Amino acid sequence: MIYTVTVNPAIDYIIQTPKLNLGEVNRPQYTNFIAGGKGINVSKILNQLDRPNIAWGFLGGFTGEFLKTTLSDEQIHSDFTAINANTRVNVKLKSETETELNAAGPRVTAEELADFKQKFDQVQAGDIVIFSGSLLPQLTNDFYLELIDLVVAKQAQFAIDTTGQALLDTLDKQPLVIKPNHHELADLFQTTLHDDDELLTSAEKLHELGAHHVLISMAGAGAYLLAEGHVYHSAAPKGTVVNSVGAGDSMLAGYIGEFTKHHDPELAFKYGLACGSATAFTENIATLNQINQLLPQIIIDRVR
Ligand SMILES: Nc1ncnc2c1ncn2[C@@H]1O[C@H](COP(=O)(O)OP(=O)(O)O)[C@@H](O)[C@H]1O
Ligand SMILES: O=P(O)(O)OC[C@H]1O[C@](O)(COP(=O)(O)O)[C@@H](O)[C@@H]1O
Repeated sequence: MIYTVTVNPAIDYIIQTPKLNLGEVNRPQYTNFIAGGKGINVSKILNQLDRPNIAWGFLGGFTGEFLKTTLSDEQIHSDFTAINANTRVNVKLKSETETELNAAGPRVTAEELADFKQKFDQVQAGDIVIFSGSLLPQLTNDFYLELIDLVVAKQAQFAIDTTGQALLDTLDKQPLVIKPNHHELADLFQTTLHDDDELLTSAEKLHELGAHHVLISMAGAGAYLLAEGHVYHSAAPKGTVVNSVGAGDSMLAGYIGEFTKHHDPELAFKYGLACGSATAFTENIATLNQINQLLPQIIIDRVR
């Protein structure tokens, strides 16, 4: 089984307006509420790829109710821990530029935390747990480490999509896959990456620190993959970007969903790119049809 963990899910409130006038009344032409949060987006793509999965995390209040109903309508199999406080709302403002306001998230009680940790009793050898996104404000990076220890103790594997020290701290526990984007990669080593050689040197460091497969996404510039002693590169497929929220989550889901089927990193990489770009080219998260349409465009180059 694949479990996705979204500790801090969100309603993504999408607002589109051709021009944003700060300090004035604006009347956006288009708004929409979407069930968001990184692990939830991963679950949506896994569903499209017909990979059985269960979404875990915390949901509460009227916003949590919206997410629960939406996920059930979208046939996402979930088992969230109920909390008293409201799940957050993240604002995604699409104007001349894209601005995201990701809220801190709710407080959870000690009892709710204990309930959540209990879910990990279900994890079995061979399962994969994908941890995605920010933690709740009251939690430290140790929270992910504690959960990872529960997974590893069961001889299951994990992947993690988070940033900064929270990500670095997990590497010696040997994640199956990590997927920083090129900006996050530079931030991890507090440096500026001037060219692809420097980018690959930093990606290699993440592998040396313990990550088995390192995916580096570069938005419209495509991606690199370091896996099983090889380095692969691909340009991103061509298309019109409609909404890039969830592109990274889709890429990770595509990669893991496929890799766990046949253990071929090159083919999984192809799916990762197709899923990421198909999501960037659509309003919400991509469908199987949209993903399949992009696959023939993707040419993987084995760099080393
Ligand atoms: N502008 C774009 N054009 C084509 N594909 C894109 C674009 N933006 C994102 N993607 C696809 O989604 C993947 C992940 O996007 P990226 O923005 O790097 O991740 P994140 O959302 O984690 O920052 C890319 O590798 C690419 O396949
Ligand atoms: O947990 P974080 O880092 O605040 O991110 C949450 C946000 O990430 C998203 O999952 C989108 O992620 P990506 O665009 O990086 O793929 C949104 O749905 C959500 O609002």
